[in-house]
Amino acid sequence: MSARIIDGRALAAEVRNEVAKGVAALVAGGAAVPELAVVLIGDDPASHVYVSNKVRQTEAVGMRSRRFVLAADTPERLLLDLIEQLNRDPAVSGILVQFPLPPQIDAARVVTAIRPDKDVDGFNPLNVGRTAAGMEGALVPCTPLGILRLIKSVHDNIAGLGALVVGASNVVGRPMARLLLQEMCTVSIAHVRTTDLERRCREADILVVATGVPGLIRGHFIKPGATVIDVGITRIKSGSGTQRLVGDVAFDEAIEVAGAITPVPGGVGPMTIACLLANTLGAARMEAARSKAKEADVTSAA
Ligand SMILES: Nc1nc(=O)c2c([nH]1)NC[C@@H]1CN(c3ccc(C(=O)N[C@@H](CCC(=O)O)C(=O)O)cc3)C=[N+]21
Repeated sequence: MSARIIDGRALAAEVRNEVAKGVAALVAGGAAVPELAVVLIGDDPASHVYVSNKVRQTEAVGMRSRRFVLAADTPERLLLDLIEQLNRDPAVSGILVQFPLPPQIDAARVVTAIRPDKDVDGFNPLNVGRTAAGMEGALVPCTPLGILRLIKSVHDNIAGLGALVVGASNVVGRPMARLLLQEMCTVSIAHVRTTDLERRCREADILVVATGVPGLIRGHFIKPGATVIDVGITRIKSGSGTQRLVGDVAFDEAIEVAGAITPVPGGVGPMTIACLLANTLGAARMEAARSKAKEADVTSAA
């Protein structure tokens, strides 16, 4: 048996089409063109590639983008001042500060500084709390949001399924577990201190792996027919100086056991960016609704 390969590129293109239509409708209704501000600190080449991709795709769906590139030794105060300026700028719908951050900058302080209704990464504690409580109107982290859509492309209904999330980061693992719980899966989280990872994996109908450890999950870890989502993306230099991307799942083994599996590249990564665009549109829609309500208030008062 060979697993169905979940095509993240095709699904991401679908999401981008929906976003492009949504942007056009919003603007036709009189709202400003949504704008994403991306802030990049330092000169990590992979980060520059990601940010360029985000900017290009933002513009391809009809939104504006603004890119800020700051030196690696930028003091935290300067970044917080820039965030405050973007928070107050009515033209800016969404703010993304690219990770990883240099050591002099405290990530918790940064995500807390971003206005919750412009927090398109969904990392601000208010959005984390809203997502955890299953509240409406939360901005949800892009990678878990994209993964849920990838999972739903192969399952009509995931309620009652057993899900294991391997990795407990604030960026992927934890918000992923919260979303799957919201979908009524029976959710477990494994992490670096988990014992008997292999047995726990084998019990999962849905296995989401986000550890950054290449090839951690072997074929015999997987429950036959399970849906496997590989979030890992590690660059490996091969002999000739070329680079290869590898995931956290031993793909060639897993494909013989799983029911469906995401490839690396071409799985989770493209969906992450597509969902960032969707979140930016969502933030712009909420802002448009708020300013309409305000206008109506003023009109009724007059
Ligand atoms: N504030 C913040 N938000 C993020 O969402 C965020 C971040 N910081 N820092 C870095 C990580 C990583 N990330 C990826 C996005 C797209 C691909 C992607 O499109 N990958 C392609 C391959 C691209 C390539 O060739 O390198 C694929 O998997 O097919 C990968 C990784 C977003 N991140």
